[in-house]
Amino acid sequence: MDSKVMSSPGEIARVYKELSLYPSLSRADVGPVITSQYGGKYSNIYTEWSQRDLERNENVKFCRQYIVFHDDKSVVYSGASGNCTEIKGEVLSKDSPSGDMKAVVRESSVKGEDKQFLEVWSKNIKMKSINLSALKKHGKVYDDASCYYLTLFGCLVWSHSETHLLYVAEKKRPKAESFFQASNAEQQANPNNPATEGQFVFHEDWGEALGDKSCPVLCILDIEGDFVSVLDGLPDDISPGQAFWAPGDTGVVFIGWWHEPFRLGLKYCPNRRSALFYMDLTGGKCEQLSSGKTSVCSPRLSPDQCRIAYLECSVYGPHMQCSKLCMYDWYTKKTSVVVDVIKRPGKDGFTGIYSSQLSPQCWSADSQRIIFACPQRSRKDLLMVDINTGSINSLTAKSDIGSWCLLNIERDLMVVSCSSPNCPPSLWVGFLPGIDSQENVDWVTLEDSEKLQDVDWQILTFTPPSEDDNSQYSNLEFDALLIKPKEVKDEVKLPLIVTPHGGPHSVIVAEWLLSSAVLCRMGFAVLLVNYRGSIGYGEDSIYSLLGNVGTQDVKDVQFAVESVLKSGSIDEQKVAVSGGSHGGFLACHLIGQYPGFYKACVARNPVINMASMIGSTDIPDWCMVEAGFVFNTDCLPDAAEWEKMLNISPIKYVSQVKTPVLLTIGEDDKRVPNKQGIEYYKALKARQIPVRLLWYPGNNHSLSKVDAESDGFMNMVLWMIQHFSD
Ligand SMILES: CSCC[C@H](NC=O)C(=O)N[C@@H](Cc1ccccc1)C(=O)O
Repeated sequence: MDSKVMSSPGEIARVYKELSLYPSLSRADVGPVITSQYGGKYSNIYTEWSQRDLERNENVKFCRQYIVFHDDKSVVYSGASGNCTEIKGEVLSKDSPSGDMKAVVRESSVKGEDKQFLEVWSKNIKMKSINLSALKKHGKVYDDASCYYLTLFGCLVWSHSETHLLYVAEKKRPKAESFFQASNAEQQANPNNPATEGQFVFHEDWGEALGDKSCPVLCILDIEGDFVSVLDGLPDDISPGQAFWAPGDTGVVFIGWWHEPFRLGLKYCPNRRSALFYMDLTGGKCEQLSSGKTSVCSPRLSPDQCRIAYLECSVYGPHMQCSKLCMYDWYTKKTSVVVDVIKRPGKDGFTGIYSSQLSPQCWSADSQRIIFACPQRSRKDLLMVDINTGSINSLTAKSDIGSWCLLNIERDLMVVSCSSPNCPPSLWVGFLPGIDSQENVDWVTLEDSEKLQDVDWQILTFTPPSEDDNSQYSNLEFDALLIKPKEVKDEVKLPLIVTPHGGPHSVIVAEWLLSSAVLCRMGFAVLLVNYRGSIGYGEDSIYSLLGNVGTQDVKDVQFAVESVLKSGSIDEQKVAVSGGSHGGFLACHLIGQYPGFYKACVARNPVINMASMIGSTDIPDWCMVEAGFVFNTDCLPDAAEWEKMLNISPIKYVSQVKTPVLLTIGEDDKRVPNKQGIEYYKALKARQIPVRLLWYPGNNHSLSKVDAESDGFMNMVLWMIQHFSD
């Protein structure tokens, strides 16, 4: 019997609106310990959340504070203190270590012009408001530190002495002005003034979503002296970011990315050549602390200020790889590897480190352990590493929650956000057990969320058939997440939406996913496939896909779909496929390689032709590496390499396509330039295959602006419903 899916646009929009109300957590800070007048100890916890506001067409950011009474080992009492407050105009903010002051970088319009201010608050007084724009020491302050897992360069850090603030901004550049403008003529009359470069100089940027970031500089505000200085003395060929104060405030430690011979896209590419540096502010010397042959990120100073933990992976190769957890000893200057790359998971089940950022604080109070959240197959767990033995313990493996994120840890009090496909994000706290303790964490809820009783999920594991085994990387398994409406009568068959993730080296973990939850409420089953090549399964799985994109990943997805169809609960005549980027590449491959199997296809910014894309994407190395070649900045692909890139691309199969295709394209996509979608649109049109293209101005690769995302979703489901009844 056919199942009835919701098909009225008004009803679908109502469900989307209802479920989009659930906010997600982007930040949590634990304040100092305060002793109350009755002797009880407590800490305030500051949290930031974000929520889609469909009426205002923006993602709104708000904060809420909580109070946690504790005895340093367990939570005694906790609760919210006050209601939520929307945050407007704040680019960055940070409390001082003592909790006595707060620094804010704020954007505000003065006489119709956008200006940036650096504010220092103490108690209820704004002590300083420095107009950074008027100082003209640097360009805009980098805003990418407002959410730790999105941080690439940005930071706002108090010195240990609370007298200085460190941040990253764009380097000051000569005003883009005509040679013939009056102000220039005056300036040039004075030979001491820098001449204009004209208006049309090209400035390289760091690629997708980082178009306004080119030359970052480290800046320091001397709070007492009201003085901003831009650090010089750094090597010319590196761009600094992720900075913090060295022990004793003797200087600053930062990550430097090499930007010669040219910048490659950085977002989702934690494999760019970079190193840990120390700029000594007493002697003015800049020292390189890591080899410079690898890629490093997320340096975190231990509470005893003796060690810096950081993540490291190889340069070039697949963008997302299994990382090493490394440690630099500040006093012996020795580097050690705490956790190495895992090629194949062993008996303990640990699959390796696949986090591209550590949380702002990640150390236990005794400076002996490091805690981080990490995909482990199709779940995200909290893991604890003993730095002396390298042994790893999962703090959450036994839980039935799909995904745990460590927002922060301070004095062993962990603040985490958890969610599952049927459970929106909730906020929890818990104390890390002592180093020799066998106890489990006693988690306490600060902000609960209601489980969707009508949505069910499970993780399915697949072994590829022997003919599809990879001879070089044999016996690899993969998973898929199946999300379904809960109570379905035995005779009812559900329509299915198959969604392979992008990357390809990424993973879909069992967390809250708005679109899957809405689809499920509408009556669809959703299959999210973590094909071989996904992260979270050991490094061998990642490498098994290089040179095999378009075949191994396509076959894995199809194998998972056909296995699910065998269960008998799915309507074989109502299977659709959707995906973005590399997921769009797979969606278009599937409709080309299995003609007529999928009744509808929706692809967001899909990779269509790797050969035509290599010259225009911000990450040309992706095309070479995924096609199985080595990337070099100074060499062009040869004819054979170009041929392979073409042969493994979806455009190669376009003449076999029978499925109607909806393309959703971001005008400003630097990763998969919009011409890729247009190339496919024209090829389908020429073959009279139903195709529709939605064009989103002002949107980049992710199509994540509130109106683009919601419009894309509505059009996707309506396209599928329309073609299920063809
Ligand atoms: C030349 S585009 C390559 C595909 C793209 N990879 C990197 O950006 C992609 O699939 N993007 C994903 C996002 C993603 C990428 C890497 C790791 C995790 C997610 C997408 O847009 O969905």
